[in-house]
Amino acid sequence: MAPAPPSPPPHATRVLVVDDEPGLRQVLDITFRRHGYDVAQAPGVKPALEAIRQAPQPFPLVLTDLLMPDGSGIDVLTAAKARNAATEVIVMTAHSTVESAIEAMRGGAYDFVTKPFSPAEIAALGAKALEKSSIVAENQRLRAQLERLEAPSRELLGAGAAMQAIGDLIDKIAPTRTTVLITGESGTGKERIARAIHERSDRAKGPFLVVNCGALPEALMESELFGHEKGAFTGAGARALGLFREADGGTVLLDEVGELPAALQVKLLRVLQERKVRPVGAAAELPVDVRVLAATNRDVEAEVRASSFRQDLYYRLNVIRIEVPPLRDRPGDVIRLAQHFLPRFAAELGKDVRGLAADAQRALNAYPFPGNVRELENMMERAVALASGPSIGLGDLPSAVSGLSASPSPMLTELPEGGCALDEVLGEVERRLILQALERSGGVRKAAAKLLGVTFRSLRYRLAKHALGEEGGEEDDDLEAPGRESSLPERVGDDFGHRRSPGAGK
Ligand SMILES: Nc1ncnc2c1ncn2[C@@H]1O[C@H](COP(=O)(O)OP(=O)(O)OP(=O)(O)O)[C@@H](O)[C@H]1O
Repeated sequence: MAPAPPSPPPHATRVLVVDDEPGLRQVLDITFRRHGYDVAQAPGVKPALEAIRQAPQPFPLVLTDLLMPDGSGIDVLTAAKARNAATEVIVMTAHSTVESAIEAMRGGAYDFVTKPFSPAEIAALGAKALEKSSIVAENQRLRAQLERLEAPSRELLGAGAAMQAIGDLIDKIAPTRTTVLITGESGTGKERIARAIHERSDRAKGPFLVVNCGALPEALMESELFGHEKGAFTGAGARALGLFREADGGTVLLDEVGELPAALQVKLLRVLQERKVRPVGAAAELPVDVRVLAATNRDVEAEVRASSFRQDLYYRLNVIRIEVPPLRDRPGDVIRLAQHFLPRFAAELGKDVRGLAADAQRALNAYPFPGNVRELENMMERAVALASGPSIGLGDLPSAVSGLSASPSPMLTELPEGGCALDEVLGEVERRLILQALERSGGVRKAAAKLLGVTFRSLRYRLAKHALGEEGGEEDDDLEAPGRESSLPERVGDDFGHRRSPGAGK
């Protein structure tokens, strides 16, 4: 008995079998399905290229014949590797010619098998190739995560004029020690800008520490910022350095600085003026070398006028001011940022999502993004997770957004002065309700039809009418679903069909 290949990963791994001989495809199909893999078949080079291009996620393993009537298996190999370097390809050929083996291996094939081979042999080889594929895919994912952590702010700013101007300002002020006040709505990128200032400064090798000034009660906040001596207060065990001294030689970002309690505002002012801190319970002040950046999404001027924020501290912090516009006022940035997030999430989630469909772009551009870049970032992560094709479609976006795609007519509840186009208005109502039902049913169309009180057929018709999603879906399955008979021959590839052309040299 042949040794059993290692068990496949828990999710069904898809294997693409490319051969013009139906019998051989069938045997490979049965072999791999038996070991728990999902199999797609392609009867030639052209359908294989199509399958590789169209598959929602790259195939981790492709088994391809070398010489087929419509082309060479090398093209299949090249296309599979181009789509995703983690795809492993095993080339099958009838005549083991050294040249074809070398060409396939140079093209990055995992291995080369000579027909005839046994099902056990090919299954064991396939399992090894899949193991390698999953290691390469995991490396890709980790590398993407590492890049994200290592260069969080290099790919910082949008294309629009406002962000370009901020980029130029950062370049100018980064080398100085000036205090900077960064204002803007939540999620606009204030912390990211602060990090960019730090990274472009001569303190870049020093620490960059962030404290949320509203997160702790006053007593704890003081020790958090300035440190404490052992036993300075109940619960103060060992001595603590505090944020400012931990950041010595680097940069401190005081986030939500508008929430700093009044007593600490005075102490902060002293740090900025004297460059010294006094830990809680300490007799003496200690020098610190820290650049201070502050951020807030509050209207600090109004707080100064209302006396809840000290004017002298405000002047100290506001030496340079960066006002970050909300994303809705940076129209060019929405798509650019969305496209910037795509490859990152695609790599992290191990999916091959590369673009944004035109209607999805229209909807994103029409949405006001109250949560700014953070909301867009989260939306892209969700969309990549949901996407079933190579690009994000309207249905992959939340209904609050997808309902905005090129809204051809407004939602009316009262007849306007000049009348309205009733069919268009009703059509728009239908489209939005369908999108919401799909959203609520997690994209399951049968459930969405139930929510809308229509039949599945009727929903399909309406989806097609509004060009929402593709035909097929819930019932559709593989590229080619072969029969399930399971009697396997001893050897594969020698007695299935006959050569297409005599002397084809396989
Ligand atoms: N220009 C940008 N390029 C890439 N990512 C960005 C950009 N601006 C913001 N982000 C991302 O958006 C998210 C929110 O950004 P950030 O935390 O800097 O916002 P914030 O204004 O400080 O928010 P809050 O006021 O809530 O603290 C982060 O994940 C950040 O990486």
